[in-house]
Amino acid sequence: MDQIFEKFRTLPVEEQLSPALTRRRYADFPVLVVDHPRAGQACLSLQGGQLVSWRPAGARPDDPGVLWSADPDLWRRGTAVRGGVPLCWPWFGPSGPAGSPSHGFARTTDWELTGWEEDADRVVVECTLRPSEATRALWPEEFVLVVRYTLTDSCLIEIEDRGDHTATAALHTYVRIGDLGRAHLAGLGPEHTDGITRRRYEDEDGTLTPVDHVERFQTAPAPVTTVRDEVLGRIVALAHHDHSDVVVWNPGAELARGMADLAPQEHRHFLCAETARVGRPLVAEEGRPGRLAVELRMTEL
Ligand SMILES: O=P(O)(O)OC[C@H]1O[C@H](O)[C@H](O)[C@@H](O)[C@@H]1O
Repeated sequence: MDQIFEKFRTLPVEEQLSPALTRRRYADFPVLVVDHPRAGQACLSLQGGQLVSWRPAGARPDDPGVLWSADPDLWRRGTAVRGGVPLCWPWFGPSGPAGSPSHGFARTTDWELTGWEEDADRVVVECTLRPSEATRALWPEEFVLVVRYTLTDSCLIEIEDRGDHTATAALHTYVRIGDLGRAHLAGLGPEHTDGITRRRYEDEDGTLTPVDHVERFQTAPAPVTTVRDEVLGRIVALAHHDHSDVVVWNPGAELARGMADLAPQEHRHFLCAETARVGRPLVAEEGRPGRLAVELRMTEL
């Protein structure tokens, strides 16, 4: 049972877009709800154009869904939604202009629903972000940023960045885990820069079992990162495309206490494995968009 889907499925339907796809509203957040026999159950927030929950159709009845998300009662309009797969763009972290939001403005801006389709096996949802006065005040570029979600037995998330600019970006996946310390990452590759100490490490085996605050920039990751979860009895695989780095993050107990959108001990239930373009920024040119994608897949142990 996915907590977000269970909350959103009972909201009044504002628009039935296709048999499996509806538009609804949670407080002041416009949201989309997917409920499809083969593609599973998913929820999206149009603020941020982001997936906030996904549970494949074949999941065990007690499976809580692949993604962790903060309780929607703690979401605040205009503040990034912590959970699911936030789309960090056009900069990663605090590298934007002074006073600008962390991880860019894509997370805090409303996206337009620009396409959807479904058949017996899949649901596709496409959202688009275009410049506005607010984005131009932060970043002068003209751009079209498109995100496409393809839900089948896997969940493919692709962004296409059109225009003439460079940008750093991340698909900041919050993988739900049973308990911090009992979820094991693999496929991280042989080297990383520690985001806390800035130290470089090399010749590693690409595995990690975070137990507290972790922030790592894996700079030569394998194509697939796996999260093996002993408590939930499953492996979540993230197949990255067009990435240069994978960022691993959990705030740990102390930082988590200062976060308004984290209930006590909630940090123990996610690990972020972020498909990123930090070391090698996205380049968008006329006729050649920048691309970044991740495909999520869950298998039982
Ligand atoms: O709190 P947020 O702005 O969503 O950022 C959450 C985290 O994202 C990434 O993992 C960064 O590497 C961290 O430095 C940051 O704390």
